[in-house]
Amino acid sequence: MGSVVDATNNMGSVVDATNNMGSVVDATNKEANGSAQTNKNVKVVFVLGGPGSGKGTQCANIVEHFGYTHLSAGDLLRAEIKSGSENGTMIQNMIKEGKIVPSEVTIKLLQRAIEEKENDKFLIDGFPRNEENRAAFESVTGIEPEFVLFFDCSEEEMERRLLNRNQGREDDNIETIRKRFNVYMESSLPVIEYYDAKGKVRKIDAAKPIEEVFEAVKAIFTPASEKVAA
Ligand SMILES: Nc1ncnc2c1ncn2[C@@H]1O[C@H](COP(=O)(O)OP(=O)(O)O)[C@@H](O)[C@H]1O
Ligand SMILES: Nc1ccn([C@@H]2O[C@H](COP(=O)(O)OP(=O)(O)O)[C@@H](O)[C@H]2O)c(=O)n1
Ligand SMILES: [Mg+2]
Repeated sequence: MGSVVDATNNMGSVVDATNNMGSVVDATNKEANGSAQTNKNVKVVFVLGGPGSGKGTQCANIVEHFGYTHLSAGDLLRAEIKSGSENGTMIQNMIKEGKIVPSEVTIKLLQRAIEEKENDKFLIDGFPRNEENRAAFESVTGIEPEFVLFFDCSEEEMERRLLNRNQGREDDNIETIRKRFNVYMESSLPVIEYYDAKGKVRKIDAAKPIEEVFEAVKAIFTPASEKVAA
């Protein structure tokens, strides 16, 4: 049905291999909710896709080739558990259940990470994962993504990858994986549809081998002016 989120691996019309980094977002002058706004002009790309679709793997490649800083919402939450923070137990329980942690917690971690880094280009991986994440991030930080990189992969393949990930994660077991797939379908896909309606989604066939996926990713990040004419 040609929808961006039909979970088939077809490279539908949302794939736009031209590069469109747009202008740098100016988040300095907004005062939404009276919350602390980030005082940096930053360029953000959201990296979305189901659990096991390869977001973290490809972000590492993008960092190496294109000079972005990688911020994984899941990694920041896991670090927060390890640090012994007062929210640690709550976060741990939510991750075990495959649930989305309340936005204020995750956004604080993302904001702090953005402020701490020298860089002005960020890949935000695994966020926003639901409508609450999306709307709260926008109103708290005033940041709009340049575009959304969407890794499209079948559940069957994602499940196989997660069960072989071997990073000792408490959520890489079949019970939690099933819950995460449900949350992904119900809460995360609508966010991707939201950005697709704004023409911001760059969809990648993520079921291919890592190197082939990165070739498609490169085409999106390479400025059009640097592409060799065919
Ligand atoms: N294109 C790919 N083909 C096969 N395995 C992959 C591919 N991309 C990633 N993997 C593997 O799948 C697992 C999940 O990848 P990861 O990058 O952690 O995904 P995500 O961050 O989207 O959950 C890892 O073990 C990774 O090495
Ligand atoms: N925006 C986010 C991102 C992750 N998380 C939690 O962290 C878990 C792991 O996220 P992750 O991005 O590391 O997972 P993968 O997609 O990389 O497998 C999710 O299942 C959620 O429980 C969250 O609550 N909110
Ligand atoms: Mg990941």
